[in-house]
Formats: sequence, C-alpha cells, structure tokens
Amino acid sequence: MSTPNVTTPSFIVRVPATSANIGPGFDVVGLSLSLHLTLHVTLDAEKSSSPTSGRPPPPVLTYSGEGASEVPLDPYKNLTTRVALYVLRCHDHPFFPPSLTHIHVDNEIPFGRGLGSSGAAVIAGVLLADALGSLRLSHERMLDFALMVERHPDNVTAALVGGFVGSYLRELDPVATEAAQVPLSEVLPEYPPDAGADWGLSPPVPPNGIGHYVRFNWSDSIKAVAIIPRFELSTAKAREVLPESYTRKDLVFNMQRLAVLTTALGQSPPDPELIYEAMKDRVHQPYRKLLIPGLPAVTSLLTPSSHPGLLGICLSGAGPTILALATHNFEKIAEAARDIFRTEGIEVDWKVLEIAEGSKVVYS
Ligand SMILES: Nc1ncnc2c1ncn2[C@@H]1O[C@H](COP(=O)(O)OP(=O)(O)O)[C@@H](O)[C@H]1O
Ligand SMILES: N[C@@H](CCOP(=O)(O)O)C(=O)O
Repeated sequence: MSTPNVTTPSFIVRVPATSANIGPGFDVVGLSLSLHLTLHVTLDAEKSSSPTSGRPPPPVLTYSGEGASEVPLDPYKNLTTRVALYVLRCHDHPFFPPSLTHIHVDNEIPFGRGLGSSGAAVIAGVLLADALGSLRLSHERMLDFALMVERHPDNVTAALVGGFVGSYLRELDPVATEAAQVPLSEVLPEYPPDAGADWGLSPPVPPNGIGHYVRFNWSDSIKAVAIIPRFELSTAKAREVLPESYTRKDLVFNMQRLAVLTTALGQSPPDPELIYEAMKDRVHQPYRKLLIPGLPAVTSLLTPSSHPGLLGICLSGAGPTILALATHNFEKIAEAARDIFRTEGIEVDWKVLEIAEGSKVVYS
C-alpha cells in the first residue's frame, strides 16, 4: 500500500484578530477576537545544515483565506516572514534556517478593515522567529520587536497576550528613543534577490522595555458584533486624517470615558447606559467619518433603548469595521447597522465574535 503524501506541520502559530481603541482608548486599549491567523510550519531535519556559501533557499510560502489574492508569497516581501527574518537577524541568525521548508498560512482576519490584520501578521512573525531560533523571548521582549514595526501598542499587545488590554509606550532616554524610531525601511529592508549578496547593515535591535500593559476584566456576557464593510481602508491612510493636537475639552472628554469604560466592561451584569456613553470618542472617530460614510449614523442611531442588548458602539481600530458590544439581539443590531450602511451604498458582512485567548505556538 502506498503512503499518502501528507506533510505534518512541525508547529503551528496561532494569533487572534484584535479591535483597538474601543471608542475613547485611541492607541491605548485593544481586545482580542475569535478570528485567527494560523501558520502551519514544516521543518525538515535532513535539511538542517547550511550551504558553505550564500544563503539557504527560503521556505515555500502558501496561503489560504482572507487576503490570499493580494498577499505576497515571496518570503522576503511577505510581512510575517520579513518580521521573522528581522528578529532572527537581531539574534545572529542571518538567514531563514535551512530546515524551514514550508509555511502554510491560513487567515480568517480580513485585511485593512480595522481588525488588526497587520498586528496579527507582525506578532506571528515574532513568534515564528522565536520558535525557529529557539530564542525563548519573554512577552515583554516580543513586544519590543513588534513595536519596531507596528508602532502603536494596542493591537500587537492584545494579539500577543489576549483579552481586554491597556498599554503604554515608556518614555525612553534620547539614545533609546532614536533607536526605537529608526525608519521602518531599516527594520524591514528590501532584501537583494541575488542569493550571494550580503544583507548590508546589521538590523536595528530594539531598546528594552518599550511597551507595558495591563489586562482588564471582561464580563463573560459581552460579545463583539463586527460589522465589516466590503472595502479596505489602510490604517496609515486613516491616521493621516488625524490632527497633531487636540483641545483640552476633547482630551478630558476621552479620558473621563476611558477611565469608566475599562472597569465598566468587566462588571456583571454590564450597565448599558454607562457603557454606551463611555464608548464615545472625540479623538479619532470624528476625523475618520469622511473616510467611512455611514459611521456617524451607525454610532448615533443604534442605542441601548432602540436596540435592547446593545451596550456600546464604536469604530473598530482605524475602521471601516464597526464594533458593537452586546449581550443579546446580535442579529437585530447587525441588520440595523447593515440598513444604515446600505443607505450610503455600502454592503457589509457581520460576525458575532468571542473574546479570544492570546497567541500560541503548538508543537505537533
Ligand atoms: N497575514 C498577513 N500576511 C501578510 N501581510 C499581511 C497580513 N495581514 C495583513 N497584512 C498586511 O497589512 C495590511 C493591512 O494592514 P492595515 O492597513 O494596518 O489594516 P488592518 O486594520 O487590517 O491591520 C495588508 O494590506 C497587508 O499588506
Ligand atoms: N490605534 C490605531 C489602531 C489601528 O488598528 P487597525 O486594526 O485598524 O490596524 C488607530 O486607530 O490608528
């Protein structure tokens, strides 16, 4: 009898989606959600010795699910594998290990919708490098590497540790500040295609302890309804429309709400009146409405009185997804949001999501 040609992955990396900001917590809070980016990594022990000169061949990258038609499959161009190579190079592993033959990526997180697809790809790269290089990095050090690429901590922290998380970036001394702000093109350089070529400069190693976080309680009764418009909005573009400075009134408005929200979402039963008001924002959503037709209407017309079960509603990350937190009536809430988006000519998909565990590496 012939043996079926099935390769068993040597390990799996699994990273959740995230929703950042949750209204007033711009660049501060993140929530991990039950859509996942999964890497199935195959190692071949027989290929573990490096060639005497030049670089070993990179792994074959295959991809299924969200983003499959647009994601680069060249490991020197793909975000996850470039981040992995960056972390490996910072630890004196100049190339992908020769034993790394294949990575199959299966992705449930839609690209450019405000559900943390890039943060998940970055964390997956850090975990991949940690496993390939047996680096045994702490969560704190993993965050340092992730923050050299994705420079706001909300998505990457929640994706790494899971749950409802608040984080800040430490004020670094001038030398460390400069080290943490090197251009992204130096962290993730273009790699020359010629296998004999040198990579050039050594990679910028991150300073220690850039990001710090705390996990808040989350009431088990709260689920997240993600209402996902069928168009992409890059986070970079949605950050360009934000002002450099804010009035004291607007900052106090957000801080008052964020202080209440981080505790209110952990209380059982959750208080809809308190949460609805505490999820309002004046720092990013008002500026992003021009990029997301329907945003002001969806966040103002759906309320706990008009839609029992609804606790609060906001833009997810940089958008265009809308995040409704609710205890019941998920379908009614999502369909009402769909109707509002339709008046703007925008079609949506929606999903009811749970709060997810943090990232994992599972060995077979
Ligand atoms: N799994 C992935 N593998 C490779 N690149 C990815 C992956 N997920 C996201 N990206 C990259 O990140 C981009 C989206 O990032 P971004 O604009 O920050 O939106 P999001 O809100 O989804 O994080 C994609 O267009 C793609 O270039
Ligand atoms: N705080 C960031 C969060 C971006 O999240 P994403 O999921 O849209 O990448 C912002 O609001 O810009």
